[in-house]
Amino acid sequence: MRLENITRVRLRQDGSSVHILRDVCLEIAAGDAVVLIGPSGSGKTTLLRLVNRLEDPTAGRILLDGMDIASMNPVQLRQRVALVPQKTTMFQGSVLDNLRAPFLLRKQQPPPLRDPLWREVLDLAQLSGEFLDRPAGSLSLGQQQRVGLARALVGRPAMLLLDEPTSALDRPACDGLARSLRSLCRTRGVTLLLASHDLWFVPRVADQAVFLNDGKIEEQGPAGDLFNNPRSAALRRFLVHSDAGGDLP
Ligand SMILES: Nc1ncnc2c1ncn2[C@@H]1O[C@H](COP(=O)(O)OP(=O)(O)OP(=O)(O)O)[C@@H](O)[C@H]1O
Repeated sequence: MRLENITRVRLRQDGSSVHILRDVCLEIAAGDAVVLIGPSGSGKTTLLRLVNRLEDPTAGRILLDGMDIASMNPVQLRQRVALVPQKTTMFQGSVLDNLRAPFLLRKQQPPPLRDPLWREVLDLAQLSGEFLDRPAGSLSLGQQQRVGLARALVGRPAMLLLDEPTSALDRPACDGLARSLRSLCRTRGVTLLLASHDLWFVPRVADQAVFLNDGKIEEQGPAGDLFNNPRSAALRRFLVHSDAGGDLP
């Protein structure tokens, strides 16, 4: 995927405009895991939403396998490039109903329960089979986040967008998620683009890190390099205030 000179301007209520993203250029190789880090409001979620066409850039273009996503059917795009938002909305019904929903939305028959797809997505999302019959609305936030991940995986997307995937998870669950995501990239060639504040999690899952500051890419490179040798004062400040402490590997 290639982002070419992406700018996103939004109108404020008073009619003035604000630049959310400015001239962002980014290349993500297939099967790579890239994480967006940066202060609150720096544009990470907006960038994920643009890649999924939940909104469109004001200028610039996003290419997927050489094709401008602006010319693609959004529903088909979202099947290939699935977004798991920070706050996952559960549909009414059981966890299984939620996992079947993407098929029903596409007017397809969900595979039978014996199909290996179900075990595969439950394992990747660190959920046991016992969850399938539970009412989705009764789950904890962390469990809902994992169901949201499993639901995104049932369409076997080529690219996964994750917004703050560890925000409701404890450390062992983060560790399990990091292992699942690495396996998705390495064994299945899925491309990952994540936004995360969790500086313990980021180096465990990402090959490359991109530091966004005020809508601009300020630094990018191997995640370990950015954390251990930040070049800009802004990244140094961000790392100190993010309280990564001695947690970095
Ligand atoms: N619907 C909207 N209308 C106007 N401005 C918005 C809207 N949504 C977000 N913004 C603004 O866009 C900027 C970028 O927001 P975004 O959510 O992309 O940042 P972020 O880096 O993901 O932040 P966080 O880490 O807090 O989630 C912020 O200044 C935010 O206030």
